[in-house]
Amino acid sequence: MNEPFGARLRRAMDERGPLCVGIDPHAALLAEWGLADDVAGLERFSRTVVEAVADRVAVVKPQSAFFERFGSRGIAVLEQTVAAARAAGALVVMDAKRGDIGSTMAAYAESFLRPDAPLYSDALTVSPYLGYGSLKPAVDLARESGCGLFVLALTSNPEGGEVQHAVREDGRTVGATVLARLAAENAGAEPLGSFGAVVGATLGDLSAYDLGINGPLLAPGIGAQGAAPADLPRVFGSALRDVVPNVSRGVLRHGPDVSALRGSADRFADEIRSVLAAA
Ligand SMILES: O=C(O)c1cc(=O)[nH]c(=O)n1[C@@H]1O[C@H](COP(=O)(O)O)[C@@H](O)[C@H]1O
Repeated sequence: MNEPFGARLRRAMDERGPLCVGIDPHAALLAEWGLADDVAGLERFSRTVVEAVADRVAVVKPQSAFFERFGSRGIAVLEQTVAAARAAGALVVMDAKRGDIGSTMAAYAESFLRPDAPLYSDALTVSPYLGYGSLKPAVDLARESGCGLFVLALTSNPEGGEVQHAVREDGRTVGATVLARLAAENAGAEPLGSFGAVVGATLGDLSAYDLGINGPLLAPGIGAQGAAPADLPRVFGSALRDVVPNVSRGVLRHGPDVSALRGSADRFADEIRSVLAAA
């Protein structure tokens, strides 16, 4: 069995810093890079991002939607992207945000978390909003394969609150319940559990939530959605050390030049390092 994802992630964060660069080939970015909105453009874009950052950041996060747009040939590019990024030493979080009834969830888990699957990744983003228990097949397979999950808890988008801040009969919010489930999943894991939460960097003060889940906190929202590395201490408080800040468009807009992309990722990484050192 692989070493558990949480242990591999903690080491990568220690060695490379915690930054995650998203690989999000938006049609608008392909156009800005002078690429056609087709499979060749997608392939060129993804290869360039991997070349620029996968040897220096802890994590890359391909966003499956932008590959699925091109059908089976887009998925083939996604497979190549995952393999190339892992070969360059980055951990790959597949951002596919899967969530379904348990029996179907088992098939989603096999698609991304079974070591012989073509899209095998180090971790997968999943949605608990069919009920946290529906994720059990993914939790079980992740444990067995040494993979991780990132479970949507408090998302970065303004609409998320209507579900995630809703108060249950027991007085707890739905988002707090997801966090508590993850803390239970990670109990006793060292140096870090493999079951992470997605918590937006855009959300401001989250002191009402217990973010101490002994697992990683994937924090999208920096750059294009308006948050900055300097916001992280206020949002994450004492859980700051477990935060994996994600930047997608904020880095990608600097392409297609490899050294400009790399420079942008390095600047975000440096800024995050200083924020962590000062906290
Ligand atoms: O799971 C995610 O990664 C995610 C969760 C969330 O709450 N908000 C969020 O923006 N994301 C993803 O993070 C990336 C953010 O991209 P940028 O806004 O371009 O940095 C996109 O791929 C989103 O799909």
